[in-house]
Amino acid sequence: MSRSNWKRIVVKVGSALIAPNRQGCSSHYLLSIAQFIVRCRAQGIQVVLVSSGSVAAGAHIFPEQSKKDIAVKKAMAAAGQTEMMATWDKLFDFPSAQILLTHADLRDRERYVSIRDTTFSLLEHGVLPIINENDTVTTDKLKVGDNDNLSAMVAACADADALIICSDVDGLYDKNPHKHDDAKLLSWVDNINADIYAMAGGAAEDGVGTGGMKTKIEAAEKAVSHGIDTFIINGFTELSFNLLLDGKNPGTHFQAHEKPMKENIHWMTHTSNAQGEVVINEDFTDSLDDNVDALTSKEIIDVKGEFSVGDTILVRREDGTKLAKAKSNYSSCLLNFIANQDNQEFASEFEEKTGPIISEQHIAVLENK
Ligand SMILES: Nc1ncnc2c1ncn2[C@@H]1O[C@H](COP(=O)(O)OP(=O)(O)O)[C@@H](O)[C@H]1O
Ligand SMILES: N[C@@H](CCC(=O)OP(=O)(O)O)C(=O)O
Repeated sequence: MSRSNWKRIVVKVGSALIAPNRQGCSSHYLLSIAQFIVRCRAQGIQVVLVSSGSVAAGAHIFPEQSKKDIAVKKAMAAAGQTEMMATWDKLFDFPSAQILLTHADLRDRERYVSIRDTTFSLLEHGVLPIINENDTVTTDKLKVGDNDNLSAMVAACADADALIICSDVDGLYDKNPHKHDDAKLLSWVDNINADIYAMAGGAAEDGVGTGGMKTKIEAAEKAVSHGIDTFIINGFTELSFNLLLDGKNPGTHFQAHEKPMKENIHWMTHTSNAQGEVVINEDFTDSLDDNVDALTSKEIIDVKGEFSVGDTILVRREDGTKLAKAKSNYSSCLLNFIANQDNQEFASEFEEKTGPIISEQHIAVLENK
């Protein structure tokens, strides 16, 4: 999509830009980002901000403490979050709103829709949503874990046209530029494959960031499959933002897919978590693409985990290959019951009355099948 057609964008700001010298928040780098947001809004582009930096901003309140201690890290996040919000708020003459999320919120369809509605409502009223992970309440099971992936989930949730990831490097290089002097910047990526992932390293050991380039590529993969053009740019320099506004590419541009996934299929593939698994017969594999309604308990070899009607499940082949994610119309309990019926007639009649196990509008067939 051309820059002049952008209606809504998500801007993700990394920790190094918020608290560059670990002495609390600094508006030094945020000024040009804020100006960019103001200029976008003046052009009628709605902006959602995903801001990292609560841990980095709060670290100075806990001197001598290591963020490796999870409780201390959460305390840093809780204290740093207010400082970070206050710093952003000072830079705008319009209201902003804080939204703190976990993966548990985004993978729950009702909460996801609620987040979406609230975001749209804020944008319609001219409020700038500022989103971060709710680090204080997260556990390994509940968290997204990095704000790159979070920003992509938010971009999909908000139907954004572009995701702009502001980092501390110019974009994706063919190898880590902090370790290799001859690293070359990739300005354009139209196919995110294993070679692209192989170029990406993690965050610097002694740095404030989380995930490094790997999570940015994961984010780009999520976003482009929803038709969202994604840029990784250097947020330290004002030039990046001026170039973006001039329709140029200041960093790495990951091209949006021309045929994006439907919203519910994208959510199922990239945001929701499978609550359980259904292992199916090898012979049915091909029918998943175009005739999933025909999947019956006869094709089911095993049902794993506990899930309720409406939960997302993973469909696997016996050899372990992941075939699809889908919304189950049956609970695990019921599915186990009919799949283990000796009386096939009873199972068939029951399924006929109850309807398909998976409906064709609620299946995301996985590409690497
Ligand atoms: N191929 C690569 N290209 C660019 N940066 C890379 C690459 N591999 C690893 N990195 C690291 O990723 C860092 C950016 O990620 P991160 O520290 O998580 O920042 P942020 O806070 O912006 O999310 C860079 O500073 C660099 O150290
Ligand atoms: N939620 C964390 C941010 C985690 C994170 O992904 O940081 P970064 O790699 O700097 O975007 C915080 O506010 O400190």
